[in-house]
Amino acid sequence: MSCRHRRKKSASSRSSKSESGNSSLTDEMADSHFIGPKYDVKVSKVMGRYIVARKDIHPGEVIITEQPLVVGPCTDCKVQCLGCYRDLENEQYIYRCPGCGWPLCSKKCPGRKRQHGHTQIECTILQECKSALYLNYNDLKSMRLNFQVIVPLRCLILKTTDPSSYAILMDMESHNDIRRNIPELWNLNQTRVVDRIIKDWGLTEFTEDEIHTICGILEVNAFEIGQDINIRGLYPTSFLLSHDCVPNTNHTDQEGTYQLTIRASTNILESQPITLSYAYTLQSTQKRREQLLENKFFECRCRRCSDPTELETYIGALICPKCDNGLVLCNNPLDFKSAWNCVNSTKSCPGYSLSAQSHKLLMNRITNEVDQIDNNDIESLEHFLHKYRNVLHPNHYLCLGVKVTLSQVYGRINGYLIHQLKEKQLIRKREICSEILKVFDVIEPGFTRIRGVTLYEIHAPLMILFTRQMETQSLNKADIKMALKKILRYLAEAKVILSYEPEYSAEGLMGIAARDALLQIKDWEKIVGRIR
Ligand SMILES: C[S@@+](CC[C@H](N)C(=O)[O-])C[C@H]1O[C@@H](n2cnc3c(N)ncnc32)[C@H](O)[C@@H]1O
Repeated sequence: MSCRHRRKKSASSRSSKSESGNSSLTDEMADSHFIGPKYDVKVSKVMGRYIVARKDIHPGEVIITEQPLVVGPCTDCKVQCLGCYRDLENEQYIYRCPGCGWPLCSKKCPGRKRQHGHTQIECTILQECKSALYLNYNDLKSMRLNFQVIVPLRCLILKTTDPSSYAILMDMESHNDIRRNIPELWNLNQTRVVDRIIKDWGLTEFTEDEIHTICGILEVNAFEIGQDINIRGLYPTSFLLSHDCVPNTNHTDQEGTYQLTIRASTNILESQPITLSYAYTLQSTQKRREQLLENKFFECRCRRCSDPTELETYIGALICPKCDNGLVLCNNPLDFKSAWNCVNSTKSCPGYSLSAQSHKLLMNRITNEVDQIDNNDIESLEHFLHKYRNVLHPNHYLCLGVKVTLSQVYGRINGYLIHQLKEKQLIRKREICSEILKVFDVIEPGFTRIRGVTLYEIHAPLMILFTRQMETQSLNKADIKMALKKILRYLAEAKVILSYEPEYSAEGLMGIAARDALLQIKDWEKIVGRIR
């Protein structure tokens, strides 16, 4: 339901305080304080079912861990292995399952004949209905479309193989009443999924309505999961988490088993809703609300969406072209048609207004421009920020995306490796990390991936600047201690946050590096302590 953050592809995280309170950074925080479910299920007229904390829950605490009901390729997936989901589009030769003829990575695929992979029953059904006749290996686009049918088919298979799981799944919200009235969406499901199953493959034991309902259930409830693979999964309890544009949980899934773990990222008080963001949090209110309406079929009215300043982060704000320091904000963010106006409090602005339509066109134009920039092209990314410094607020989501990328590529790419960076570039990396952390503290507070990564990223320039200073200047003991303490603080929090990430993931590896760097700096601290 939510996605990993960064401009285009990539990872992310963020820093502490705000809602996460003053809790000390110890692993014990993740301990469970009570047995049994940590939530109660409630129902509201607006949201339907949602869950609330049964008792106070602390940052890092596990709220739900569960196995999926069903897993498989995303709707917009590439041609992939039906067992382990490895991308096969760049393979010279694609191995085909000897049973059904669908693509597999190899004879020894770890997901072959496994639950949540290519099961024997799926293979038999795909074989008996001669589905491989529709796989045109010379036409990638039409080939990809076939994969859209796999997860709905796996849901339908549960009806006979695991009726209790099927019942849980069918109890999920499908929003059929709304989706039926969106012809583009309904017709697409009809031709790509329903007709393929019933007409092409001849699986007439399923009704059209049943298949449409499953398509809706997947659209509304599926989690995007997997590291470096494009898959989705339905989970028996986690689907109950309601949406908030400032979520209070984070989730990870385990490689191979696809077990999902939902953890608190901030303190969640008893009876407070337990939430996640179904939309990309590093976007403006207009973008998130459009995305939620289009994909999840509701209009978000959360605290962040209702506030034109987006909780004083100014993620959607423009700079007024008519006055010196005015900001242009949406008059009513809960109205898609609302105009944007300069809100200069000094009244020195002659007045500036932008219609919703013009605002959208402007954003689309700048988005197209930023999308052309390569993630490793530091000069062009910096040029973009400079070019739009008088148009977009420094926290504007388009700038924020560029800054998140810069925070991760300064120090990492050829010509810009951390030890190659000049003092000015190290300071730049530090500043960017510090700026984005302030925004994450508000919109993705607490123990979140984007904060963990950025806290790790900021430690590197601080450390190099400090060691260079040590080499060239005579620092006194108090200065050294203060510098080390600051770096330790960032690393300690990064270590805790990133320890929740799967070990094999980029973020998990970063967590291990943070732990090692922390030990090294603690040693230094001890040595400095002994200096008189
Ligand atoms: C994944 S389901 C959550 C479970 C669902 N409420 C149920 O009863 O099955 C997502 C749906 O819940 C509702 N929902 C979740 N968060 C909401 C929110 N903040 N405001 C309004 N509706 C929300 C919307 O109908 C959305 O499409």
